[in-house]
Amino acid sequence: GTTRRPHSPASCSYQSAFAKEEKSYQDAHSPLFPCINHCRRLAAFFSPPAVSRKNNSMDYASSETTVMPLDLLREITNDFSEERRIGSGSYGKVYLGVHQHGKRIAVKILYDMPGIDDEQFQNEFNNLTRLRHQNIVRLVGYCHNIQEIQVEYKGKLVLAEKTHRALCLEYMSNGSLDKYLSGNEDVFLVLVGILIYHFKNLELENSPNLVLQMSVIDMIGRQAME
Ligand SMILES: Nc1ncnc2c1ncn2[C@@H]1O[C@H](COP(=O)(O)OP(=O)(O)OP(=O)(O)O)[C@@H](O)[C@H]1O
Repeated sequence: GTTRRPHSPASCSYQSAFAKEEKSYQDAHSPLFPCINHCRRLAAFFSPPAVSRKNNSMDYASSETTVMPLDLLREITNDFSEERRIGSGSYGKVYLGVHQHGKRIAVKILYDMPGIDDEQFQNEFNNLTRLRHQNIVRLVGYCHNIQEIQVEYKGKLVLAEKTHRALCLEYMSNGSLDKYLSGNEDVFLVLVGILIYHFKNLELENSPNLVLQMSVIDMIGRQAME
């Protein structure tokens, strides 16, 4: 949301908000986590481990996660135009971003939601950057931008802060896994088999498998209930 902050200097800092390295089991259960889970559920799971990322209909992404300024995201998504919107979820809208050199990414602009603060965003960011697997959509960048705007408050104009948060992910040209699963029990059973296979091969850098296990269990559970 917009927080009122009368006449104080801008406090925008891309790096400092993400300096902490603390990670915990609880990170995996914050309110933002479902929107991240979706990305892990994308169609990449259909490919066997031996298939290279380049052959898997996804644009190859850099292994580095970079800061992406809001202006750049506006530029590559045609100012977040409707034509570029590729989906939306409970936590934000997703846009196709096309860099000048042609590389495509998915830009997820998170909604302003009460209760989701910078710390939670940072936790999600930390979780995503720790994930390294050929069949998991990779975070390639993020944006955390605080803009100063003028708003009317009790009849006076005051300066306020508006926070923009975005996660930039590899663009998955096959879209969401959900569309392949809905109403198709055979595909679901095959998928469970593939997940079990992958489950044994998952590796997270410098962390236990807990985060990914939760997303896999979440997915299997949801489909089983439908
Ligand atoms: N990395 C991506 N590449 C391509 N399309 C994507 C990507 N991430 C999301 N999308 C598209 O955007 C849609 C919304 O994704 P998002 O992760 O925001 O929500 P969701 O997980 O589907 O729903 P919810 O957040 O409510 O659980 C997806 O259904 C998919 O079509």
